[in-house]
Amino acid sequence: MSNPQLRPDEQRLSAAEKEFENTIRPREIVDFSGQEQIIENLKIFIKAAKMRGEALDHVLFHGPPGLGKTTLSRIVANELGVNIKETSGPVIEKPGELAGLLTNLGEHDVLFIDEIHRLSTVVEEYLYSAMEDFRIDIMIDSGPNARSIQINLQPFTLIGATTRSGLLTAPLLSRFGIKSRLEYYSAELLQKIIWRAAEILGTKITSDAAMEIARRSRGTPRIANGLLRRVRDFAQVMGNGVIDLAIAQYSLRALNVDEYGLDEMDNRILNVIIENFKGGPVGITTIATAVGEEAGTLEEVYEPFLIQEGFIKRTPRGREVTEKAYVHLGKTPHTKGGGLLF
Ligand SMILES: Nc1ncnc2c1ncn2[C@@H]1O[C@H](COP(=O)(O)OP(=O)(O)OP(=O)(O)O)[C@@H](O)[C@H]1O
Ligand SMILES: [Mg+2]
Repeated sequence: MSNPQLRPDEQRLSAAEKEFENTIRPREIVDFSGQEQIIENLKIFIKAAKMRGEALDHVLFHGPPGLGKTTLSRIVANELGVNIKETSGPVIEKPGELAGLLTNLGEHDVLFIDEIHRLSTVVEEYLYSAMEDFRIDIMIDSGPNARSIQINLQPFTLIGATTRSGLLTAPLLSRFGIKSRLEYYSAELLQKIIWRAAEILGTKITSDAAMEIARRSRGTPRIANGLLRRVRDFAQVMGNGVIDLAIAQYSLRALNVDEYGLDEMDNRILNVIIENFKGGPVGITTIATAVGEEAGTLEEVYEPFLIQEGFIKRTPRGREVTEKAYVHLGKTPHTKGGGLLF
């Protein structure tokens, strides 16, 4: 049965895949590749907080799935030398549960709330005073005896992670002193990440093979590591265990991995714009309805990569596919007038 507390894309990660992710997840800042500006800033903020003997300011990590938000949160706690308690927005159902988590935090500890955009309104409002004043009000008793008592908390750091920062309320957003948006990784960085993961797995991989996997990983370390895992199976069964370019290319073709690493939804979005809307321009909500996804998710999770890679352009009248999208899908471009170009 599916677990409603997990996001749809998390539900698709099997226990084995999660175990695998944890095995290769960098634990130290030196093993974390990319996101240089974010890392550089964090190092300074962490050092400053330590020098002052204070808790680090609250941190928000936002950006598409699989780019390292959870990984980075654990690394921050590790660098601070404190404990991290992990939970997720939909799991905290009542203010009392949040109070339980908060009162159990030690001085300067980290509370990590994944999917923080999915906190209920009451729980979120409860979080405000905890974040701002390290204080919460707890209701005890009920009926005529009901009264609230104030509890002081140890100074702590809240680290929130979300793929949908657009859904966060202004009061919550304003309580994070540090807000970092994680970016897609270049193929060179992903090659390095694959290299490191292969080393941990004890698998030999050539640098051109690592680059081939990297190029097709949608700028995402989770996808890169997942593909490495599958390609390793092909190398083991069909070769001598070493992943070289030929094995990588063969496996990626067999796995039906897109040349640019686009996933099914990416390709559906491009297809819909081309087939239903003559290549655009078309509004994001119209595309969302056509592909059966929320407009906000398209905007925050899918579109950034398609724009970065030059498949889609934003125009004042909506989204338009580029020639690269037509070529990629093997389709003939429409002219502006609506007819076919050739
Ligand atoms: N910068 C990085 N360097 C090396 N490996 C990374 C990096 N970022 C992420 N990874 C790897 O990618 C996997 C996914 O990362 P992580 O779980 O932190 O993503 P996330 O942003 O929390 O995703 P989600 O939004 O789905 O929660 C991890 O197993 C980790 O090993
Ligand atoms: Mg995560």
